[in-house]
Amino acid sequence: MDGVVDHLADERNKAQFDVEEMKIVWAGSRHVFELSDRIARLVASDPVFRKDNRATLSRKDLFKNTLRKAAHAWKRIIELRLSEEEASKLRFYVDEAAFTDLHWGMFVPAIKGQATEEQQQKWLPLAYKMQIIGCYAQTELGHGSNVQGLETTATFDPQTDEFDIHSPTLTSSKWWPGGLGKVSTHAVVYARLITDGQEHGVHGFIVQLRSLDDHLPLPGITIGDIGMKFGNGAYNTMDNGVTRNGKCVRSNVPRQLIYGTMVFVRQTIVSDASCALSRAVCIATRYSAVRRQFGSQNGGVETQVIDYKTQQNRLFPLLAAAYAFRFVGEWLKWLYTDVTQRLQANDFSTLPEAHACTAGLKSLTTTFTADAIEECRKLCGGHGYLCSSGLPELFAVYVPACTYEGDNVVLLLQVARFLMKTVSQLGSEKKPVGTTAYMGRVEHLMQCRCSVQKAEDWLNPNTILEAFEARTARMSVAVAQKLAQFANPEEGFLELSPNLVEASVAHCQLIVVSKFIEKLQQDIPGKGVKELLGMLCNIYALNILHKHLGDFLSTGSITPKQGSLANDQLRSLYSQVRPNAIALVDAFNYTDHYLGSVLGRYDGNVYPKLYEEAWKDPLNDSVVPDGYHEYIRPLLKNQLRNARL
Ligand SMILES: CCCCCCCC/C=C\CCCCCC(=O)SCCNC(=O)CCNC(=O)[C@H](O)C(C)(C)COP(=O)(O)OP(=O)(O)OC[C@H]1O[C@@H](n2cnc3c(N)ncnc32)[C@H](O)[C@@H]1OP(=O)(O)O
Ligand SMILES: Cc1cc2nc3c(=O)[nH]c(=O)nc-3n(C[C@H](O)[C@H](O)[C@H](O)COP(=O)(O)OP(=O)(O)OC[C@H]3O[C@@H](n4cnc5c(N)ncnc54)[C@H](O)[C@@H]3O)c2cc1C
Repeated sequence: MDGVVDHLADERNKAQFDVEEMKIVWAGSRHVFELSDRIARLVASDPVFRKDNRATLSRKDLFKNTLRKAAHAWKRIIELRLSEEEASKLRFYVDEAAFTDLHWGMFVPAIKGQATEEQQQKWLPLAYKMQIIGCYAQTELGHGSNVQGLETTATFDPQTDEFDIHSPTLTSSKWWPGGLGKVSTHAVVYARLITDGQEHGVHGFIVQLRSLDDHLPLPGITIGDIGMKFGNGAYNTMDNGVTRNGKCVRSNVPRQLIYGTMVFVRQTIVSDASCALSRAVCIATRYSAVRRQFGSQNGGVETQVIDYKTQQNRLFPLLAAAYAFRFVGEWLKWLYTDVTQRLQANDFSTLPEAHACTAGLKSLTTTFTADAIEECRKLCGGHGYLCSSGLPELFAVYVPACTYEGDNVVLLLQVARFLMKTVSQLGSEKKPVGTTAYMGRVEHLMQCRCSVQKAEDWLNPNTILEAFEARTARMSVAVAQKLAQFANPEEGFLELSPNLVEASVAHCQLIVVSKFIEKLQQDIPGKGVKELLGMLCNIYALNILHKHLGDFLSTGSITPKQGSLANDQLRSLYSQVRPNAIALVDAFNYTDHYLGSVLGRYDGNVYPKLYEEAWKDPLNDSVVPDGYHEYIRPLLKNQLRNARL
C-alpha cells in the first residue's frame, strides 16, 4: 500500500479486534499463515500468472494459457525446491481450474488409497515427478451418481495376465473426467471386474491412455474434449474428457476402499467452500463500504450501502458462514486423518460416519456457497455483473461443485440412510457416537423446552445447541416413524425422500454449529478475536434458525415468540459486527491478484479502476466497431434492401 491512498482506512481504523491474530486463526496456524502469505505474493508478482484477460480469450487460447501456467508453476516448484505443502499452495493461488487439480487431487490420492504397495512403488514416483499425468475416470455418459451402474468392463485374461478394459456401449464412454480430454497420459478407470465369467462389482484400474513419446492415444482408445461448459472463461480452462476402451495393469483392494478417494476429495471440497465463499464475501463487503446510495443531507455524503440493515441481513450471515465453514473444514480434515489411520489398521468402524459427514458437509457447504456467490453479485448491484468484479467467473467456476464429487441431493440421501440407521438402533446395545452422540439423549430432546425469554438469552451456546439438536432429533424420529409404516422400506425411502433430505440438512447444520461452538472453547489469543468469532457463530446459528423457522416451530423446538426474539438478537449482532466488517474480510489475507476483482480491491479505489478496466476491452480497440460498414451504415442510410448481408 506504499504511496497508495487507502479509501478503506477509516473502516480499518474502526476494528475492535487484532486483525493480525485473526489472520492466524483463519489460516489455521502461524506456520500456514506465513507460508500462504509468502506463496500468494510470489504468484501475484509473476506476470505469467496474470488472469485478468481470461474473460476475453478464445477457448483454445484459454486452454493453451492454462497449459503454460501449469508448466510454469511446475518449473517454479522445481527451481525453488518447494515442499508439497508450498507447491499445493502455489497451485491454489494460481487460481485456474486445470488438469493438475485432478492429477494431484484425485489421481495421486486414488493410487495412495487404493493401489497395492507394489503398484504404489511403480506409479507414485512417476506421478510425483509428473512423468505421467493422471486423471480420475469414473463417470460415464449414462451413469454418474449410480456408481454401481457403470457399464465399462474389466475382464481378466489369465492367458496374457492382463485386463481387457472395454466400453461396450455409447453410454459406457467415460464422460466428464477432468484432464482426460487433452492432457492426461494415464487414468484410474472404474470398471466392473469380470473374472472367469463372474462379476465382482466396480474396481479402479490404472490405464495408460496416451503414448509418452508423441501424446497420441494408444491403439483402441478414442479420446476428446466434451465441449464448452457453463460460463465463458471459467471452467473452460479444464479439458473434460470422453474416452473408450484400453488395456491395463492389475489392482485388487477391499471394497470399502474403492470409495475412499471420494471421501478424501469431499473433505477437501468443504475447505475449498470456505475459500470461495470468503472470496465472494470479501469483494461484496469491501464494495459495500465503498458504494454510497441515498441518504445525503444538506449536500453531505450519501450512506454507505453496508449501513443499510437489509444489506447487513444479506451479507453478514455469509461472512459468518465463511468462518463457520473454515472451522468445520478443519475438523473434517482431522476426522479424515483419523479414519485413514484406522483403515490402515483394518478398523472400518468409523467409515460410515466419515462417509456421512463428508457427503453431508460437502453438500451443505457447496450449495450454500454457490447461492452465496450469486447473492454477493447482487449485493454489488449492477457492477457485480461485470466480469471485472470477479464474481461471474467465480460463480461459473464454483457452481459445478454442487454436482461433481456427488450430486448434492444424492449425497444428502446417503446422510439420511445413516441417520435412519442411527435412529433404528436407538435403545439397542449400539450407542450413537461422534456427530450423532446427541441422539443418545433422544428422550430428553423429544420433550425439552427452549428456555429463551429475552433476546440476549439466545447468546448462550447451550441454548442454541439444544434447539438445533431438538429440531434434528424430532425431524429424524418423525420421518423414521413414517418410514416404519411402509411394508417395503425402499419404497418408503423413495416416497419420503424430500423429508429425509430436510432431516439431513438439519443434521449437517447442527454439525457446523457445534464445531463452531467447540472452536470457541479453545484458547484463542488476540485482543477481541474470540469475541468477534463468538458474534459470528451466533449470527451463523440464529440466521439458520430464522431461515428454517418452519422446522423449529413445526417440531415445537422453540415457540413463535422465541423465534421472533432470535431475529431481534440477530439485528443487534449485525450492529456489533458492522465496525469490524472490513477487518474481518482483511483477515482472509487475500492479495488483489487472488481476489481478481476491481470491486474488492484492498485500497477500495474502485471507480477509477473500473473505468480503466473498461477501456481494456477488445471491443474498445476501435471507436467505430468492426461491422459498421456492413450492418449499421446500410441500416441508418435505409440501404438494407440492397445490402448483401
Ligand atoms: C480434485 C481436487 C479437489 C479440489 C476441488 C477444487 C478444484 C476443482 C477442480 C476439479 C474438481 C473436480 C473433481 C470432480 C471429480 C468427480 O466428480 S469424480 C466422480 C465422483 N462421483 C460421485 O461422487 C458419484 C456419487 N455416487 C456415490 O457416491 C455412490 O455411488 C452412492 C453412494 C450414491 C451410491 O449409492 P448406492 O448404490 O446406494 O450404494 P453402494 O454403491 O451400493 O454402496 C452401499 C454402501 O457403501 C457405503 N458408501 C457409499 N459411498 C461411500 C463412501 N464414499 N465411503 C464409504 N462408504 C460409502 C454406503 O453408505 C452403503 O453402506 P451400507 O451398505 O452400510 O448402508
Ligand atoms: C465440472 C465437472 C467436473 C467433473 N469431473 C469429474 C471427474 O474428474 N471424474 C469423474 O469421474 N467425474 C467427474 N464429473 C462427473 C460428476 O461426478 C457427476 O456429474 C456427478 O457425480 C453427478 O452425476 P450425474 O451427472 O450422473 O447426475 P445424475 O445422477 O444424472 O443427476 C441428475 C438429477 O437426478 C437426481 N438424482 C439422481 N439420482 C437420484 C436419486 N437416487 N434420488 C433422487 N434424485 C436423484 C439428481 O439430484 C439430479 O437432480 C464432473 C462433473 C462436472 C460437472
